[in-house]
Amino acid sequence: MSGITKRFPGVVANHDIHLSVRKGSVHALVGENGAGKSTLMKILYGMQKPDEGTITVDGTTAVFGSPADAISRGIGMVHQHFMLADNLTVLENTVLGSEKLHGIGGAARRRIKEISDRYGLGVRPDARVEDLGVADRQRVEILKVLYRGATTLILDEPTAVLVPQEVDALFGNLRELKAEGLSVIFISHKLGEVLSVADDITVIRRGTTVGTAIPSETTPRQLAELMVGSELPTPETAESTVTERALLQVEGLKLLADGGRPLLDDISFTIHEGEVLGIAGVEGNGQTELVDALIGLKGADSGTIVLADEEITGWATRRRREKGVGYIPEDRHRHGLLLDSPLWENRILGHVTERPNSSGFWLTPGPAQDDTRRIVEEYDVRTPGIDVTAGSLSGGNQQKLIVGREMSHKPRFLIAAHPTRGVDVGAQAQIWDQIREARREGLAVLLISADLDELIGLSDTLRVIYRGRLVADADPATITPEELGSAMTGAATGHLEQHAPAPQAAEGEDLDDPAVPAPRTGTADEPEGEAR
Ligand SMILES: Nc1ncnc2c1ncn2[C@@H]1O[C@H](COP(=O)(O)OP(=O)(O)OP(=O)(O)O)[C@@H](O)[C@H]1O
Repeated sequence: MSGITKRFPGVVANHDIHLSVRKGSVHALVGENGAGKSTLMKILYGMQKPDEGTITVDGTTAVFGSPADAISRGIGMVHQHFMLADNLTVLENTVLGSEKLHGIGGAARRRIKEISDRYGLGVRPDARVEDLGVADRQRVEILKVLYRGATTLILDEPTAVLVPQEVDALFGNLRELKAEGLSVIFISHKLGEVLSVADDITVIRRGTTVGTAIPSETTPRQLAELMVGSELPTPETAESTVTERALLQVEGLKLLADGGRPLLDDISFTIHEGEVLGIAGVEGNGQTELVDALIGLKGADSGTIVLADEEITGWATRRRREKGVGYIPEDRHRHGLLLDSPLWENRILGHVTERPNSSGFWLTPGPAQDDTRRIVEEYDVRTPGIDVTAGSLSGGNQQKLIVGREMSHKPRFLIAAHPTRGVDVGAQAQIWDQIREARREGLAVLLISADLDELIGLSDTLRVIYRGRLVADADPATITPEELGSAMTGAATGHLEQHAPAPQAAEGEDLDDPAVPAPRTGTADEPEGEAR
């Protein structure tokens, strides 16, 4: 890609970018939030047209009007949000839209097996996608792209949702692809990983390429400084601020699926003022349901939730929020923002009855707008103004806006689901500082995160959730990400205190019941019927 420029109203997302990817290499793309990485990849994948610049593939110029054009030149993309149909099998998902390649029967199945074996993906064609864990789904996405003949794969933050062991497996897959002469471009904010797997690194800062780095000669800190363009401050070490005063008490919380199977089973915990309680678990083990129950999006079937000295179990979400419950949702697009609305309206979202958004009865746009400007400034939300839509911000900047909004209301209890997902290292440190500072003033936090360094680094107390139950405690001071990763997949380690046996499948019990949150673990090539 040469001399790529792309302008949006008020923003130059890419300015004269150069990117050169070698055949048979893994090439990482790093940069701060809003630096222009996704835009560049969307251009390469034919989703957006550059205003200037050229793309050359294998020595010939390419002009992409759509992803189909890019695919025909061997370029495929695995998006961060998987795009699979849950109720279809791996085979059906793979052939969908590409039936012309190898049909939908035996030939397609053979091709899938062939690709899976060749690159060590371990994908079962007849597995249903809804039964697969996150890592397996990702392998299906990679397989889909390879099936369409991709020789260059673009992966957008592929490790954001994986535990360390799964990251290792993914990197193994990438090495296989590389050995077969394929090229991989991946975007990541995890600089340690970037340095361990990439052959080449291109750094983008404020829309333009500022340099390349040689992984073997670079430290994560140097890479971060190249991204930011200045020296990074040394992070402060935090001392414990946990008090004796219980702020949130959850007792025997149970949430049942439609069929009566427990999604949350006998969940009990206490979070004190000044305490961060981290919940570790592979996605899909009940975390979403726990958050929904605490914010009031789902009613509990039994159990109690007490905030300070008031029982809030039956309260509506709005009342909980007015009493000081902050909420950073897991899925910022579905539950955190109105993508088509301006930033300042998004600042009001979820806090319509509170100052400075309203006087109690009327909305007060002026003060809300002023406060949005303050949030943009304080949280370094990169935007041309507060009237642009939330959808036009880069992913990391959308996240900063949400965190800024929630923290602005000085919550007493903050539900933080993946608070720094998609956020660059600089902004991540800043968000952690904000949370720590509020914690010093007594904030209680429930932290859910797939980033184990974040969980271990920020939590005062760690619990492991597995199949809807809290099965073990871990000490953040001594546990390593690898040990925690093993605990999350159901294996016990020396640093854990198990206080409930991990639920097992009873004889004849149907573990494929979709009502049960399937633990997102295991490999796709496990024999059919084996308990996951
Ligand atoms: N469709 C759009 N309309 C308007 N502005 C856009 C659009 N897409 C991206 N931008 C702007 O272009 C810039 C680059 O955004 P991009 O998503 O490429 O950043 P990024 O490096 O991928 O960031 P992140 O790490 O946060 O995902 C940002 O300022 C963003 O607000």
